Amino acid sequence: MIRQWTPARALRLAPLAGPGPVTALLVLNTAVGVLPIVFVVASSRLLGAVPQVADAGWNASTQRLLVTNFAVAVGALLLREALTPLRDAVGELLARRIDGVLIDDLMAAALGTDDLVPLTDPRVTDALRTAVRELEEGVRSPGQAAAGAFALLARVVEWLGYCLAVAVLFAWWAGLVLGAVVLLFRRAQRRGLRRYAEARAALDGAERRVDYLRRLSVEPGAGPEIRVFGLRGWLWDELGAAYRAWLTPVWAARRKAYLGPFYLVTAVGVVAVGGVLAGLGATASGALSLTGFFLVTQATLGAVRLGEFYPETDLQVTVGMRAYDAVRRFRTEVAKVPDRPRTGGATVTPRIPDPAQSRVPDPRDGIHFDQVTFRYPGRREAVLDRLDLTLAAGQCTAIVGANGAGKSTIVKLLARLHAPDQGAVRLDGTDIADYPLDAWRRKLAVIFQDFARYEVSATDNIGFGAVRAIDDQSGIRAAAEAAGIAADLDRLPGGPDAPLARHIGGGVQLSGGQWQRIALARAVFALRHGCPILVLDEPTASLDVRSEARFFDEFTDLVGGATTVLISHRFSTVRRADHIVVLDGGRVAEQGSHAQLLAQQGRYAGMFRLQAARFGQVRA
Ligand SMILES: Nc1ncnc2c1ncn2[C@@H]1O[C@H](COP(=O)(O)OP(=O)(O)OP(=O)(O)O)[C@@H](O)[C@H]1O
Repeated sequence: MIRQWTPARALRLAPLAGPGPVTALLVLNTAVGVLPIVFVVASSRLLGAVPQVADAGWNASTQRLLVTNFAVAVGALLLREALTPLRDAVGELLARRIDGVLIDDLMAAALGTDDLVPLTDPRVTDALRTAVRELEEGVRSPGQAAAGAFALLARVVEWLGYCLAVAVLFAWWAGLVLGAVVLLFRRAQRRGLRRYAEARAALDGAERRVDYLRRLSVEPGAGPEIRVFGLRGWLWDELGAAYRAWLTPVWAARRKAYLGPFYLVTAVGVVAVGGVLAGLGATASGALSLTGFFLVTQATLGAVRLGEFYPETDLQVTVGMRAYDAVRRFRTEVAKVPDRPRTGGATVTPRIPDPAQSRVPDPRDGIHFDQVTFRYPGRREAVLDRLDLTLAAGQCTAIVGANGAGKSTIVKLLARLHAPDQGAVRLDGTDIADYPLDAWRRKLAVIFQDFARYEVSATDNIGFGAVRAIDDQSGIRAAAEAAGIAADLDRLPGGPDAPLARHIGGGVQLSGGQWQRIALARAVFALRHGCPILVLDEPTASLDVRSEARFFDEFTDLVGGATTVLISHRFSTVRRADHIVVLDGGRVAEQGSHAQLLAQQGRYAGMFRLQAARFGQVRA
């Protein structure tokens, strides 16, 4: 729903820009509103003086009269021309400051949650997407709405000045009629604009589809497939259909919103203004001086011109606040997501560490998922259902299971991006939720399945594993060597300091496997800066067979006794783990060493044989 007219709401954002631009806009807009009135008065006096010059002739006094009024009229005109762009520039400064604060606000809200729960709620993600879209691609921004609201001041001052001049110099009723006609014009303009904006907002889905197809056509992600699968024709047709589905109703709404009211109001306006001018014409000479006549005529025409659409204000205050409302909706939705229980599982009493002493001990016995149940927001079925799982200290535990079994969810619970609905994850008996979050996370080195590819140098990409030690260049180099990526980085045109993004000047593009080794190096760097727990979610999925073999040959040296969780669909990777857990139905279905699990002839043995058979090795 588009609010009818929001200058007052938009003005409430003005303090975000600071007092400087606000004061400047008040002064400039008042001047821009007053100067046309000064012009009308001076030019009317100039015209009114003509008979005087004709009577008295060209002498010093008539010359002064004419020249002074001419200078004032021209000066007012020129000054207005000069001040209007200055007003617009200050308005833009105000808008940028306000929008900057709102973008910071949105980022703070998006990054402000310690866990991922709100960002998995569909209402929250929808609100976030709308807020980002409105701020980045919205027709007008909240800052522009505020600047537009200030610009309205100039129009109001001008309107009041004209109506007052007509009321005082000619007839009070004429001033009132003129004021009312302008308000009527403006009301019709605003209603039309609001209806049009509402019609556009209702077609948001259609517009998004056009945006999506446009992006699909020009961004590199789908480029190869579009060409190889011959999707260009399909894309053109879809884009055409999407444009029609969006623009046909938009155009219809525009015609309907503007044309009817426009003709009606114009008719009323013409009659009313005609009445004023006719009254003026009928005034007995002498009742109004010639100067007064010119002044009233000019003021009437000037006022009528103010009934138009204001390009510096109208669209801004009608739709500009949508982005503001979207940011607010996002914050409200985030706040609505209920807090999750921090601890559960009555079997072990948590030892609450001294919060002042934010040290998290290294695992002695291990990490235990103690009867952990977890479901994602909006999902009825539990991904993990009273899961009992132990990750022994200093050992490598591999977790296997079908797609969607919940392996990556275990990683998120371990990283405290989510918290269990029931049960607890415990480190040597203490609920990990009892530790300060930052202190706990400093103990983890994680490679997520969809690890981040930062568009910065390879050196920084690796250093982000322990950002507090990012200046440790030799440590970063050692981690790159351990992950087998150092030589590749040396061969890059800009070396390890080249930005890893082709669209940046001097940037380079890495292959999928090279990126994976960067992520590995990041985790190794974290390990070497004191993380005793290593989590690897599909760490070798993009590595070639040789690199994978090398990775595991050097694994013990690489991880150096860390408590390791390894998630993989590759049994060549999994079989090397100290302990293997098969996850099914949200619980541990089988566990043991590779040899033990094969001997059990259960699910693991079945899955292993199936995969081994494809590579021609039927025996373990
Ligand atoms: N953010 C989310 N919101 C809602 N459901 C989710 C979310 N993330 C995962 N799920 C669901 O939770 C289940 C477990 O997902 P998870 O990613 O943990 O599986 P996985 O075992 O790692 O799968 P894969 O082997 O395919 O990587 C899946 O059914 C998935 O659809």
